[in-house]
Amino acid sequence: MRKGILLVNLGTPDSPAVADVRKYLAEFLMDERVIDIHPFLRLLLVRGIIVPFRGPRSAKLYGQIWNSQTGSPLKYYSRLQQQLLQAELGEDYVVELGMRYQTPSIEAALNKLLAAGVDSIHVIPLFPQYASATTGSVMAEVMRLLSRWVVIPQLTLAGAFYGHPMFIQAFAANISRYDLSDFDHILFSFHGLPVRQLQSSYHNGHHCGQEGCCDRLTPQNQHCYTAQCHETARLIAQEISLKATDYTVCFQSRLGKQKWIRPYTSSVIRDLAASGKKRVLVVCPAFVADCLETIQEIAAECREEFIQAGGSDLLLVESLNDSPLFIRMLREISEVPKGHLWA
Ligand SMILES: C=CC1=C(C)c2cc3[nH]c(cc4nc(cc5[nH]c(cc1n2)c(C)c5CCC(=O)O)C(CCC(=O)O)=C4C)c(C)c3C=C
Ligand SMILES: [Fe+2]
Ligand SMILES: [Fe+2]
Repeated sequence: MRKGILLVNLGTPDSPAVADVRKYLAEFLMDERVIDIHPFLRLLLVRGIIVPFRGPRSAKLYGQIWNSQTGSPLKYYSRLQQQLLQAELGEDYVVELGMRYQTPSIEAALNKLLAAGVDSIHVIPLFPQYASATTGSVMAEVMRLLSRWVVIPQLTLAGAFYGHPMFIQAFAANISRYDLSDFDHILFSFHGLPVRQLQSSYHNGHHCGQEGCCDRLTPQNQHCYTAQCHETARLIAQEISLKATDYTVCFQSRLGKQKWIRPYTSSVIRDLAASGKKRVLVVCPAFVADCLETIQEIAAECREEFIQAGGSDLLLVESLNDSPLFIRMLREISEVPKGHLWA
């Protein structure tokens, strides 16, 4: 019997047209794990304010990263990762791709696995660090959909891979394409989260959210998004022999007025320029594929901000995209531990 692998990434609009971007934002932001407030307030905020006003602005940004041949970079690289993993795993496996929002949907991907006759499904959310808004939401959606099936296959869910040696080596390999002596500072910029979402993630006797409480991963905070981001940065830095003073961990992509994890990438960039740093290299290890948040926010907007503040240049390290080391990591975590299957 063949084993099913379901890769899941966040999702992207079907096109950069305002209507498609609004549809995407509405589905994404109506997720109770993404905007975790009272459902009525969420409806008012998302449908009444964010979608109408942010839609046209985001559509313009998507228009700038859209490739006329291959479309959305996030979808293109996620498909490539699916195809490369399928080639790596061979005929005993069927690898499908689902997006948490928009297309291809998780439901369509699960139905393809069902039609292929797989006897087990292993889900790999393509987020290195755990957040309720991403990995948690993917897991909840897969379980919701499968709970309607009459015959529910053996289901396994892969957790966060923020410290997997091959993931760390894959980013280190991409960074080593640059001559580090050419740069004054390295930034590890992760997608941010509202601090309130960390405060509600009580786990193992630990409450997150105080300033600096999760700058290091410990046995108590190992499920904390912030702590996992810091650990990823520490391991990559160690792999490429950076000193603690050579790099800064920061958080990008804020939405709304509430407090998000600090320091903010935009403030760090301004401070670096003010302190005389001229050339900065940015690594974004919360993303395994280049997307709006890397190509547009970092390589375009942050670069311009840095230059306007007095810097000379700011470059983005490519994400893992078709990295052979990353595909090997996916192969390794695709193999269900022995003892779970008798077939
Ligand atoms: C890497 C993990 C991600 C986390 C954690 C995350 C949390 C999060 N995001 C928003 C709001 C938006 N994110 C947007 C784009 C976007 N976000 C991620 C990943 C994470 N988000 C990716 C990969 C992308 C890019 C998708 C693409 O098509 O390329 C957007 C849409 C773009 C925009 O309008 O800015 C929004 C909105 C929240 C609120 C949140 C946590 C609560
Ligand atoms: Fe996001
Ligand atoms: Fe924490």
